[in-house]
Amino acid sequence: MTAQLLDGKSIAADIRQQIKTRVDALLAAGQRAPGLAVVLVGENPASQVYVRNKRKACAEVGFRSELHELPASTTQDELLALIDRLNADQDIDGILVQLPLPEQIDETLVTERILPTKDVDGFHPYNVGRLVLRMPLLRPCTPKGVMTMLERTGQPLAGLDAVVIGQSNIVGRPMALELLAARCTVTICHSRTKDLAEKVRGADILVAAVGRPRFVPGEWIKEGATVIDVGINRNEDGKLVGDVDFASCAERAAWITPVPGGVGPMTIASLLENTLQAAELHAASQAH
Ligand SMILES: Nc1nc(=O)c2c([nH]1)NC[C@@H]1CN(c3ccc(C(=O)N[C@@H](CCC(=O)O)C(=O)O)cc3)C=[N+]21
Repeated sequence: MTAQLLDGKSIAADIRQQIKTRVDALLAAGQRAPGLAVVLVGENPASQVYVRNKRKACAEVGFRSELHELPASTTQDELLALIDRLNADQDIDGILVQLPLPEQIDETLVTERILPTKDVDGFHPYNVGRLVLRMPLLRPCTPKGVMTMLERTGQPLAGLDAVVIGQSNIVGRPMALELLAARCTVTICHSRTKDLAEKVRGADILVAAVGRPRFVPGEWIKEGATVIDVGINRNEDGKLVGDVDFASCAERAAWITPVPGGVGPMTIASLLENTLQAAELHAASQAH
């Protein structure tokens, strides 16, 4: 079998088009455009690229976005004070603090300071708890983008065996919760998992979020599986490679995501969806 490509780049473009239509309708009704504040602390080159892509996507759909660039020496109190201002700002619907943060700043404290209704990353314990309880509010962007891609395969997810490799707070865990909410039977694997190959061989859906280039070989893939590659690794010659060995996995899978052009663009599309959702929440709460 040769897999069909789950083309994140083109699905994300579809989503941006839909969002733009809704923003145009808001503006036509005399409402303001959704507003996103992006906070970047320090000068991590990868973060600068991601932030640029996020702001470009905002501009394309008609959102306002403002960038707060702070020096690497920023103190925790200074960052918390900025978040307090953005929380109180009526023109800001979403706040995204780009991770990782410099070591003098406690990421948990920062995440918890953002109002849950402005937490467009979906990282606040309130939003994580809502997802655990199957009543999500703002959903973490990468897993949400993966669910959107899985919907596009047209296969019913209920009852499928899903394996997630990786248990991070921002990808693996919320991914497993999304799949569970879609009624998959979910196995979460990590660095201490025994017989990883055996577990992956049982997967109808595999989500690889390990952070190791080409970690999953084609021999592990069940014939007809859906393979979702969350990995973004840069190899020796500077090229992006995923966590799965694309060529050999594509021989067995029915569906597979490429890197680049797969989960990455979907993460940004989900951020736009969340920002629009947050704007709707704020408009509704100001209406009474
Ligand atoms: N608060 C916070 N929220 C995040 O969502 C967040 C973060 N911090 N820190 C870093 C990670 C990483 N991340 C990516 C998003 C899109 C691509 C993406 O679009 N990648 C392109 C390739 C881009 C390239 O060429 O480097 C692709 O896969 O096709 C990648 C990575 C969001 N993150």
